[in-house]
Amino acid sequence: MKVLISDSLSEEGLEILRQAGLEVIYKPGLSPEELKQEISEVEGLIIRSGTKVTKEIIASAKKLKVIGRAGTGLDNVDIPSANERGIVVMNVPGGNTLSAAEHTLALLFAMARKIPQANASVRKGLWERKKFMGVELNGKVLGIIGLGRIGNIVAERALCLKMQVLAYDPFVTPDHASKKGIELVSLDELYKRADFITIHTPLTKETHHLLNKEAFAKMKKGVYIINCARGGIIDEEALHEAILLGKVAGAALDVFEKEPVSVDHPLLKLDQVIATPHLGASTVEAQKVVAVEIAKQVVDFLLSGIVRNAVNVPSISAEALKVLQPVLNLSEKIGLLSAQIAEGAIEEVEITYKGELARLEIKPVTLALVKGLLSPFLKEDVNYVNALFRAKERNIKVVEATTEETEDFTSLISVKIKHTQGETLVEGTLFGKKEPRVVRINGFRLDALPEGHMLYIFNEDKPGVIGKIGTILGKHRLNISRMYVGQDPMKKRNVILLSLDQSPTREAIADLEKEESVYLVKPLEL
Ligand SMILES: NC(=O)C1=CN([C@@H]2O[C@H](COP(=O)(O)OP(=O)(O)OC[C@H]3O[C@@H](n4cnc5c(N)ncnc54)[C@H](O)[C@@H]3O)[C@@H](O)[C@H]2O)C=CC1
Ligand SMILES: O=C(O)C(=O)COP(=O)(O)O
Repeated sequence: MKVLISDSLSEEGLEILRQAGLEVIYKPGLSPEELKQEISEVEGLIIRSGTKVTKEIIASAKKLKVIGRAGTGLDNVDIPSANERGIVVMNVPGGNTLSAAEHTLALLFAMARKIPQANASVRKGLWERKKFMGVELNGKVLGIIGLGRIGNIVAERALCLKMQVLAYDPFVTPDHASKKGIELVSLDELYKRADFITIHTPLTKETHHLLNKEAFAKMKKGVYIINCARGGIIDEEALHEAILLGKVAGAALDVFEKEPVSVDHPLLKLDQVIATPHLGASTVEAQKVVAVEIAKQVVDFLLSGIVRNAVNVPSISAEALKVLQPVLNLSEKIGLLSAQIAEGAIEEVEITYKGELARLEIKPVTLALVKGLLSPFLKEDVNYVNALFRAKERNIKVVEATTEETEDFTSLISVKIKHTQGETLVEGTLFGKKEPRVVRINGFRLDALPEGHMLYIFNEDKPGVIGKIGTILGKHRLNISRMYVGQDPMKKRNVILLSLDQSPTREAIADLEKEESVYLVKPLEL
């Protein structure tokens, strides 16, 4: 398998990929056109912030299974398109947190003491001590927008500098913040009170242009702004205007709406602005961590199916996978079987996890079931990532329920399919916690191993029918390796599942259908 790396990545990461036997195509700095070419034949793509993985790029990727981000932000990846194509998207959250937080503090100091401007002046042979009068951080109010991993580290360090720390984050509780000495406030209050404002949210629809004209208007006169998160969170035109009006005394920017930023950008013409070229994560330490981690994650996924730090599919560690794998297998088989015996178009699938299964993480189990359910129609166009998306596309409603109660089994997956011709109920369990067993189909009790080429037969329960079925299959040279028979309580009808050594031919099925005691015959591939 091939992995394309289209941004610079530490050697340690490249080595892990090679050691795992993957073919490494290391081409940092590809143009979008070149990327479209290169991506077409690879199974994995590793990027940083430089590569824009757009809808068009994803459309050119014929074999792509995973996009690995050696870092945090994923705003440069079109995740809905990846979902649609069933591509797992993963990152390394936390791998560069410290570096990004330290860079924020470096910018904070540099801006407060005008270090870049003073450095440039000294190099010009000047000695302008008055011009570069700074401000102390001690006792000043720092307003943090986004109190996540980076925001928290920045807060911790700022408190040590004896700054007063306010934060705005709608997803954090006041208690959680106050325990750390941070005052959680509304955005308006933060704007009103902060001497320095630093942003640490992701770029989303909600945070796009969060710092706009109206926001700057609410701030203290002489406020300083730091953006080490993403360009696009600040409306750059509004910031430019606020600096010219004297509302904002200075801005330190590591990120821009369009990167690399143009030398003609109006903000770069202002003395009050200092800038770095997206260096938040650029330390030897952070780069080693993110490269090694993403390489391991991509290897684990491509070679063993282990999902870690994915943003579009539930993550399953190697340990959890050991426990979950048999359940996923059972669930996928039940989905496959249900789809093949259901008559008409599927409208709804109602999955109930009973007994011990109710205590498990059910999200991946449901994905496996829906994948199985859609596989007979969509083949390789459905996988764990896009299963729910594909179901929604086909107007199939997926309902999940859990109950610790079971009648006869310690654990049971019960699946009711509502389709245009009625309902189908399939139930399964694990034998010895490992082997999948189908234990009920439409109320008929069985004990069937759902595997390989099978035949589902619904017939009248009377002497000689099973013999006739065997004779017909024998005539067509089809060997029965296993047979499971379920009888209804009135002893009038059977459900039979037969395991065959090969797929039954059309002629064999037609001959079985001619038997008057046979109501229905369906070939199954499980
Ligand atoms: N300059 C650089 O090189 C780097 C930049 N980053 C950027 O920093 C961002 C934050 O990184 P982490 O702290 O690791 O992420 P995180 O997910 O730990 O924290 C983000 C915080 O923002 C909050 N948030 C989300 N929407 C919000 C909103 N509308 N208003 C206020 N708060 C909101 C979340 O609740 C969360 O607490 C990343 O998304 C990335 O874009 C990250 C690493 C390096
Ligand atoms: O991890 C992030 O979100 C970053 O912004 C770091 O970007 P980079 O990997 O240095 O291009």
